[in-house]
Amino acid sequence: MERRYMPVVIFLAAITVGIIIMVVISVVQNKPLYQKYKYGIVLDAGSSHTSVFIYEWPAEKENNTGMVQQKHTCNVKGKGISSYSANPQGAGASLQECMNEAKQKIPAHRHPETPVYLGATAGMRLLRMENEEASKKVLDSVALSLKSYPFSYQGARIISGQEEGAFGWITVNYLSENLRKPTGTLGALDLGGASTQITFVPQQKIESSDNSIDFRLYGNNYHLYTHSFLCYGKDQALKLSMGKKLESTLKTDPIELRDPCFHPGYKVPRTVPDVFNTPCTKELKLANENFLHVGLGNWSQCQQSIRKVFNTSICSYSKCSFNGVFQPSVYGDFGAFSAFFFVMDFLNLTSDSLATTKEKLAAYCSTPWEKIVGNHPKIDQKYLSEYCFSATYILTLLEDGYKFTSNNWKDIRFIKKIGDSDAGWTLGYMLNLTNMIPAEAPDMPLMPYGGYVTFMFFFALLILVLLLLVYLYFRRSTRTAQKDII
Ligand SMILES: Nc1ccn([C@@H]2O[C@H](COP(=O)(O)OP(=O)(O)O)[C@@H](O)[C@H]2O)c(=O)n1
Ligand SMILES: [Ca+2]
Repeated sequence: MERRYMPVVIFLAAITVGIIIMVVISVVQNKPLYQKYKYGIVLDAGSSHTSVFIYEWPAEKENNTGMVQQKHTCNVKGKGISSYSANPQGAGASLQECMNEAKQKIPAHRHPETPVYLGATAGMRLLRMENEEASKKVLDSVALSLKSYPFSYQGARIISGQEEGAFGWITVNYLSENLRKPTGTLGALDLGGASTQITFVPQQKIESSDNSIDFRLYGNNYHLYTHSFLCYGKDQALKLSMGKKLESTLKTDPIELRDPCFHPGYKVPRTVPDVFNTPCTKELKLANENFLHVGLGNWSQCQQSIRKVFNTSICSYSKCSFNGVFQPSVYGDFGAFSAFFFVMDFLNLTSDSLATTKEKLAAYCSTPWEKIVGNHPKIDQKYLSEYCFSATYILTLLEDGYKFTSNNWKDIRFIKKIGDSDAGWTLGYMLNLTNMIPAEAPDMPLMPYGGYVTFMFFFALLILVLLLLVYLYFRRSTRTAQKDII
C-alpha cells in the first residue's frame, strides 16, 4: 500500500471504531433489563370458586401502561370460601395447593417482595349479611393460611360492589391500552354467580353519588358510572326466579315446578330450602318440602318468568335500570366477561345480532334434555341443565335491565381474555394497591428504544459517509491544484 494512503486508512478505521463504540455503549446503556421481573398475587374469592392469579412485569417499567401481564392462574379445588361457613378452617386449607404452585412459579429471591391480596366478592357479602361471625371466621382462616407463605401478605377482605365494578373497568382498559390515548374507553360488564356489575363512562350526569367513581390515571380524569347488583349473579338469579315460580305453585299437590327455562324431559327432585337458603330469597317463606323440577323448554315463557325478578316500576331518578337503581343510557363499546362469556361462548352466541341470538337460543331451550345430554356427555349435568336459563337471563338483564337494544347489541364484546390476561377485577385491584397506575403521565423518552438505536446507527453512518465525501473532495481539489501549479 502506498504510504500516502496510510492517514486515510487510519482515519477511516478510527471513525469505524468510534461508531462501533458509540452504538455498543448506547445499546448497553439503554438496554431494558427484561430479565428483571417483579410479581404480584391476587386471589379472587368468588361465590362459586376461588382463583389465584399471578402477575408479572418488567421491574423498570412498572408505571407504563399495559406492562403487567398474567403469568399463571390456578383454580382452587372445591367451592368458594363462603361455602366453608360451617368449617372455617377448610377455607384456608383449600388454598394450599394453588399457593404452593405460586411458590414454584415465582423465583425464590422474589418471594419476600411479592405482594399477596385476597378479595372476596358477593358470596362473602351474602354470608356477612346472613352470619357476620361466620364470615369473619372464614376471612381469618384464609388470612392465616396466606400468612404462612414466604410472600408479602397484604390483606384478605370483602371488596365492595363499587370496587369490583371499577377495578374490572380499569383491568379491561389497562389491557386494551386505552388509558393514555384520546380514544374512548371500554365499558365493563361482569356476571358472577351472586352479583353482576356494570361500569362505563356515561354521557349524561350521574344522578346518584353511590354510582359515581372518579379516577385520575396517566394525566386523564375519568368519571365512571358503576353499579353492582347483589343477588343478580346467575346462580342467585336462578334461585330468585325459581323462588318466584315456587311461591305461586306451592299450593298445588303434588308439588311440581313446571319451569320453561329447563329443557323438555328434564325432571329432578329438589327440596324447597335448596331454593330459599340464601338472603336473596329471604322474604319468601321457607317450607321444608320436596318438589319436582320439571322442564318445559319454552324460551319466550322463560323470558317472561325472568322479567319478574326485575322491578322496573319504581324509579326516583330521570332513568333507572331496575329495582330503582339510577343508570344513564349505556354508551360506547362494552367488554362482557366472566359468566357473560362462559355462557354465551358455550352456546356459540357471541357474534350474532340480537334477533338471531334469540332465535338460536329459543331452539336450544326447546331441545329435549336427553339430546342435550347426548351431545355433551362430559359436562356436569347440573351446569349443562342451566345454560338455557343463564343465557335467557343474560339477554333479559342486558336488554330489559341495562337497556341495550338491537342497535347497540353489536357494541357488546363477549371476552374472556385480553392478550394473555383474564378480564376481571383482580388486575385492576393489584394495579391500584401497588400504585402502578400513576395519576400523571410518566415522562416518556423522545422515541422508543429500538428507534433510538436505529437512529444512532444511521446517523453515525451518515457522518462517516459525509466525512468520506469531504475527504475525497479535498483530495481531488488538492490534486487539481497541484496539477495547475505544474
Ligand atoms: N368455566 C366457568 C367458570 C365459572 N362459571 C360461572 O361463572 C360464575 C363466576 O362467579 P363467581 O364465583 O366469580 O361469583 P361472584 O362472587 O363474582 O358473584 C359462576 O356462576 C360460575 O358458575 C362458568 O359458568 N364457567
Ligand atoms: Ca366474580
